[in-house]
Amino acid sequence: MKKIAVFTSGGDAPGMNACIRAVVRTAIFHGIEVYGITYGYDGMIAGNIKKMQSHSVSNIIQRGGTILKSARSEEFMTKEGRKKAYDQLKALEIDGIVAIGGDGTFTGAKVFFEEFGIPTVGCPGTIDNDIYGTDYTIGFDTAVNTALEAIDKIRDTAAAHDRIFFVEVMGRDSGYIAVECGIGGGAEFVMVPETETDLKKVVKSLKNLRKSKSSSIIVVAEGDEEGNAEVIMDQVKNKVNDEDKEFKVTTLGHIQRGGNPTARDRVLASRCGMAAVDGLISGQSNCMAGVVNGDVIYTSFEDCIGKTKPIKGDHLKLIEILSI
Ligand SMILES: Nc1ncnc2c1ncn2[C@@H]1O[C@H](COP(=O)(O)OP(=O)(O)OP(=O)(O)O)[C@@H](O)[C@H]1O
Ligand SMILES: O=P(O)(O)OC[C@H]1O[C@](O)(CO)[C@@H](O)[C@@H]1O
Repeated sequence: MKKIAVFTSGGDAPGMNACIRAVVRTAIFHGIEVYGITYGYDGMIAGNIKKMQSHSVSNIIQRGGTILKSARSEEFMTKEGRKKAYDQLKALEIDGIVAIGGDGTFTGAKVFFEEFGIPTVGCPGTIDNDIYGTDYTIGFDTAVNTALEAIDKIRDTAAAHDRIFFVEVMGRDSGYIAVECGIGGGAEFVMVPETETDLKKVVKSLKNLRKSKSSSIIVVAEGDEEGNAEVIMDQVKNKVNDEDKEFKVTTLGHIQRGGNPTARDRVLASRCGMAAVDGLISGQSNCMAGVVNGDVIYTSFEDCIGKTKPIKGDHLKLIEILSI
């Protein structure tokens, strides 16, 4: 292995910079030239590829976002687009790739490897935590803590005014953020795409609210099958049909993707970044470096994308039992 390239793709996530830093410095440590591709797969196609030095990644470990920028690329979904990307990498004699991103990024990396054969190892960079082969993804811990801080603040108003708040958190296809900040924030209900949302139960509970508690926090993952928080709130409000109850929606949005990464995310990102380069050197490919039960492991892209990592049943039970 002589020259590797690294890029970030899909939604940015806090900790991606720490991961880029680890990739660059591990490569240099092993005497491998390292190139940074800006704007993900779009940048690969356009040839936005520059050599990086150790100082290129100075003073970034604490920063959110990604110094390599990110993008969602339509062109890479086409065979012609991927051929252009391959030609750019071939011209620079790149013989290894580190792809930092989520399941979409790995789907693209798998197709690209199968077509052109450049060894590729991924690092799980997404706040969604929806990737099999790692207990946590880079950015998830920071996103949960950001959402939790917001919920704590919303709770003050909910309690002061006896209101019912629907708080929408990110998670296009996944409820991990919702479940963790729901547990940590003491939510009454959490609605996630992985399980069927029982609106009748929510309505029944809210009708009886005054008897037990005066306010309520309901966390909704944006991808819930019943709709987003606004849609769900409207349905519930109509069915509760009580003029004395005040319903509010807060959508947290992209604040969850930004900010300085937590210590957990920086450590995870550094471990995965180093493991990706070590993996390429030792012949790993078409797989992701993740951390399971405290150990670095490599999982094929096929499994990372194809297998589901279910939300733990006891987490859902916790919300139900602890909110009575
Ligand atoms: N089937 C595919 N073939 C080729 N490229 C793909 C494929 N699926 C996804 N990609 C590429 O990967 C990019 C990133 O995927 P996506 O937008 O789903 O984000 P992600 O990596 O899942 O991150 P996040 O979970 O943060 O959204 C896509 O914009 C596209 O360029
Ligand atoms: O910034 P964008 O492209 O709107 O992406 C939003 C999506 O990205 C994710 O945050 C993952 O990064 C999803 O949970 C969310 O639906």
